[in-house]
Amino acid sequence: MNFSSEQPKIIVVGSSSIDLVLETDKLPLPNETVLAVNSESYFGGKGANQAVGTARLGASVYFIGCVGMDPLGQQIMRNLVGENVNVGFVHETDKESTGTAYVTTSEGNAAIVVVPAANKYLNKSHIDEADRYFHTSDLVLVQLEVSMDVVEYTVKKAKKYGKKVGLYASPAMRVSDEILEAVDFIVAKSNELFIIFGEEKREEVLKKYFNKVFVRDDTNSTIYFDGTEMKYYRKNKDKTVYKMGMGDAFTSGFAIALCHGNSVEDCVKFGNEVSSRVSGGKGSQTGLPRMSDFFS
Ligand SMILES: OC[C@H]1O[C@H](O)[C@H](O)[C@@H]1O
Repeated sequence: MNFSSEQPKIIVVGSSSIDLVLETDKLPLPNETVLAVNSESYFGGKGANQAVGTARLGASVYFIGCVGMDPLGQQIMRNLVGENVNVGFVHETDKESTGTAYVTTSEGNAAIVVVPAANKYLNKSHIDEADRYFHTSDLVLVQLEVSMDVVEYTVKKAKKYGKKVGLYASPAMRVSDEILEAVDFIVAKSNELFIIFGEEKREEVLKKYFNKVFVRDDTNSTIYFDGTEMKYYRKNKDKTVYKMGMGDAFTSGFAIALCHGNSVEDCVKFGNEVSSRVSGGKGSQTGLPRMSDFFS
């Protein structure tokens, strides 16, 4: 694996939120009431997680997102600034409060309900405001917690300027064939392929999008087709506290390795490494590693 001294320039377009994490002895079944044994809040949102993930790995990062005009929005801004993420394109709306996510976690498994709130107000003109940074960026990351219109607009702008684009297709929803074709890599969960691609058979999806679709499961395994054969890589999680934010961490690691010109195989291995670390910390951002954690 090669990581040069050059600093990758990354734009992340997406959500930010405060995650309220409820620890329970078991995940509640439908119509069941359970007691929480602990409750804590953390910084989250797939966009913000990837902004922090790539910044900790040495990238110069612009995050484009939207928060509410409220104390939670201010906390998110301060956190991003503290993580060396540029917040010049994080907008505030008075129409909704800051996004939140309600997470129930038990034995490492997490069930998440996201309230997009202010994240819904991210719009195309916000993306246009950052136009000149699209020119100079190396790579753009998107996920699916802001409107599909904004995601599509972002992808098209990035491709117009010849930039690499990574899509973490979560929360799963149908993505147009045009966008699936346009992006350079797609991270998806194994049980959600039909929703995203309209095709259930994993082999079919992987073969159609070889070296491009990376399917993950919660054992921190990644599978893809390299044009000749199926490739499977697994990195045992260093220590599992919460299985939260692993897809974001994988995407961050993959993106950084790609910016440094590594092979697809090495990008996957590094993504798995980064993902294995995040599950060792509470919440989606605490355990995100720095480059010095790998090479000191
Ligand atoms: O991917 C993990 C994230 O999903 C939800 O968006 C939560 O905010 C959490 O931080």
